[in-house]
Amino acid sequence: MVTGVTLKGICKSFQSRGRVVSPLKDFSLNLEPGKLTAVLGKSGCGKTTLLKVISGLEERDAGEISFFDEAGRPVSSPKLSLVFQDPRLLPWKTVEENLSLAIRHLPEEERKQRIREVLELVRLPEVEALYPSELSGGMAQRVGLARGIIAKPDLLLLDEPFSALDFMTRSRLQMDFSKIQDELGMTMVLITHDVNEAVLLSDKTVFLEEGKVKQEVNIALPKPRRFGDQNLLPFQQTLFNFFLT
Ligand SMILES: Nc1ncnc2c1ncn2[C@@H]1O[C@H](COP(=O)(O)OP(=O)(O)OP(=O)(O)O)[C@@H](O)[C@H]1O
Repeated sequence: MVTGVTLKGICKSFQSRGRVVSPLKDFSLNLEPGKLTAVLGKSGCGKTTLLKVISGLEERDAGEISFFDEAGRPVSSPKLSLVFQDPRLLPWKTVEENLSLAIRHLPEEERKQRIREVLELVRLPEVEALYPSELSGGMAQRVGLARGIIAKPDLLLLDEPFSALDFMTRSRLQMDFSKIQDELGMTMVLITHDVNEAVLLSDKTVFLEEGKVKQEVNIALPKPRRFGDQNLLPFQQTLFNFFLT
């Protein structure tokens, strides 16, 4: 099921060393079903807190989160999946075993089939038997991505999934991700510091500032997109201007 999300009036504060930090202050945002929303903002503005609140890893202090399907009907408990900056694979398990954990409710044959499909999708065939220590950084991150999507979540939350990679590996993975987005057909939130990545991948990019969405930009370009495409430039310029002001 493709699930949209409405966030309304979300507040979240932390007590830290005698002072109160409030990364989300009356925060509202609509995540449309099947679309990728990129979230940009200065370091410490509350991007990761937002993902944690959506996923329930952090409890919100106030506000409402509701999920709905493509017809606008309420969805009670959507399947969520998180992908982090580092792939967080279990080092004592093979790639196949790491992926298997996310779909352990499925029968063995179906599990194997799904693992093959998802590794094909992230362009990493024939690595099932390898341990994480035998993978390059880019390969490990692809496996992390595969683990995020293998259970076919309704909502995929991506916290800077490409940022720890070197420029070449990151660009290749971003381009590959752009190509598989349609096949995934999920609602996604992508936290990033990278304006070019936001323009390449998102349907909408939002800027977080002072606990709220300060700007929303619809990236109205067909997908998949390619780095170097001239049509990306005006959007990149707009986003850079927000960053610099
Ligand atoms: N568990 C916590 N306890 C206390 N303060 C916290 C906690 N989690 C986050 N914060 C504070 O909340 C603010 C927002 O943090 P958050 O990690 O959401 O920012 P971010 O925008 O994701 O930052 P970055 O871009 O650097 O990753 C920061 O000031 C941070 O110190």
